[in-house]
Amino acid sequence: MEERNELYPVFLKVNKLNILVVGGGQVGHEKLHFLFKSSPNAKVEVVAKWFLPETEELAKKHGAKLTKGRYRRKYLKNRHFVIAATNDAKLNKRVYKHAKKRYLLANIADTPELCDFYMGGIVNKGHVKIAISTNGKSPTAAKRLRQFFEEVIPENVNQMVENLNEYRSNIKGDFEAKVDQMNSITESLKVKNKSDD
Ligand SMILES: C[C@@]1(CC(=O)O)C2=NC(=C\c3[nH]c(c(CCC(=O)O)c3CC(=O)O)Cc3[nH]c(c(CC(=O)O)c3CCC(=O)O)/C=C3\N/C(=C\2)[C@@H](CCC(=O)O)[C@]3(C)CC(=O)O)/[C@H]1CCC(=O)O
Ligand SMILES: NC(=O)c1ccc[n+]([C@@H]2O[C@H](COP(=O)([O-])OP(=O)(O)OC[C@H]3O[C@@H](n4cnc5c(N)ncnc54)[C@H](O)[C@@H]3O)[C@@H](O)[C@H]2O)c1
Repeated sequence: MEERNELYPVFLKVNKLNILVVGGGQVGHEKLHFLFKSSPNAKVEVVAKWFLPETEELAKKHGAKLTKGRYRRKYLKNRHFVIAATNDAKLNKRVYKHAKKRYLLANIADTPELCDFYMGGIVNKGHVKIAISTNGKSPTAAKRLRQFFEEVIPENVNQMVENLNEYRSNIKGDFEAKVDQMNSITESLKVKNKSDD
């Protein structure tokens, strides 16, 4: 049978979670850049022996704490998840092992076998957000799909969401009546006449 993507996407409130990033070089910067692009108020501390100037700038802009020094296990304390992106493969593995011992979710950048979750390609239009994963098969394809959807999804999709949100708060009736009404006024958005599952 054809292999399928069994990952379960969730949308994390990273402004309420404590994230540790280990490593502040090229790869660390990329991960941080996409994290803040999607979630400007994410709560992040980065620990690294040195940082790229652009990482220092990004951290300043988003209020991330930069800690200069070697990684120590104690940095994992009070974190919800950790992203490691150092140029020391052994260290990255150690971070993963330490995280596992604490039941902490870990993403060792660019290393699928050491990831509890993958970072995805992200399309953002106001309240609407679409996350893309290729099951770790092709990050480049995830990037290209992100660019494609950024182009084709209309900017006014957010207006539709805002309007429906307001409409919903004004309709009367029990839960079922509301669901029926919401489905009925959005009927024309369905592309094909398939079941609603
Ligand atoms: C989507 C995105 C999100 C983000 O980074 O936030 C992301 N990678 C991005 C770009 C990108 N990364 C790499 C290239 C160079 C081209 C190439 O080598 O293919 C490019 C493209 C470029 O930069 O043009 C290098 C790379 N990445 C991974 C490997 C290992 C491997 O593939 O086995 C290698 C090779 C390392 C080596 O050779 O040593 C692995 C992972 N990268 C993932 C996410 C996870 C899977 C996501 C999925 O399920 O699709 C996963 C599994 C784990 C993780 O890191 O979370 C972001 C696009 C953001 C955007 O533009 O929107
Ligand atoms: N740069 C790329 O595009 C690229 C692409 C594919 C794979 N990789 C691989 O990804 C890894 C990371 O690459 P990079 O380009 O970000 O490396 P880099 O040299 O730019 O950055 C490494 C970072 O790790 C930190 N670091 C190293 N040892 C540390 C320690 N003991 N404690 C805390 N911080 C420590 C450094 O201070 C630095 O911030 C490398 O293994 C590289 O081979 C990089």
